[in-house]
Amino acid sequence: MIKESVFKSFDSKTSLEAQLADRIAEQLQAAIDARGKASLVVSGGSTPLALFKLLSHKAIEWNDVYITLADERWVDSEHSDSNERLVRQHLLQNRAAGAKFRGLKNMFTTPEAGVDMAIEQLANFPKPFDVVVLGMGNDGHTCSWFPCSHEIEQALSTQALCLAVNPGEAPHGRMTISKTGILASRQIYLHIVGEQKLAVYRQALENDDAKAMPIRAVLAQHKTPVDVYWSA
Ligand SMILES: O=C(O)[C@H](O)[C@@H](O)[C@H](O)[C@H](O)COP(=O)(O)O
Repeated sequence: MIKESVFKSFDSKTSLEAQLADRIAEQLQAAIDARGKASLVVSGGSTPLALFKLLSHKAIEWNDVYITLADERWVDSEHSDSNERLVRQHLLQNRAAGAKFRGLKNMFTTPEAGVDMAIEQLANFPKPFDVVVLGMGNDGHTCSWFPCSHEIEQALSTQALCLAVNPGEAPHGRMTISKTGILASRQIYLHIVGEQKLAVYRQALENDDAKAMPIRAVLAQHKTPVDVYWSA
């Protein structure tokens, strides 16, 4: 049994989003005050969109905030499956329009060919990352660490910041930050909504077999603080 992370439960999605947005904004501004700049890693998918909007209105020094993605699908940034598109439409707006965004997709035709450039693009990011916001799929994946993929061992063991993944059961080749990269952060939030995700989270706490449920690689470690934000 994995020792449970800080678990915060909310009655509604909107109260979760309001509190998480406040907390992230405070941590980013505190990082800027302490070190002159801050870094934020966000996930794609559907869960964080309202959180992105709330964050975009926060009165912090966004010009000093560097933003990237935990993972990206290897599609153009205009594509409906692009996580970069979501970030541009929902987060890099309003006060956050001045943030420095570097995505994981680049001009190479495959994620394998684009890995070195993706890593280079993040070279000037403040590290450890100040804040990382992760999602979780119903198969227990986070980032693009898919239990079904050939690259799962590599995702969980490489010392490189990024790697290419071909999930098989999920659409598109991907670029993802590795476990090493994600754990090199000051604070991780796992943002999950709904009873099904709660059941998956509870199942993930049962043991530390991260290849079966990769979210365990985040939950079963003590190096980096993880706060779980859940609402019905
Ligand atoms: O690009 C992605 O798919 C992700 O970053 C992924 O790890 C996501 O966070 C989960 O699949 C949850 O997705 P939902 O929020 O859509 O449930």
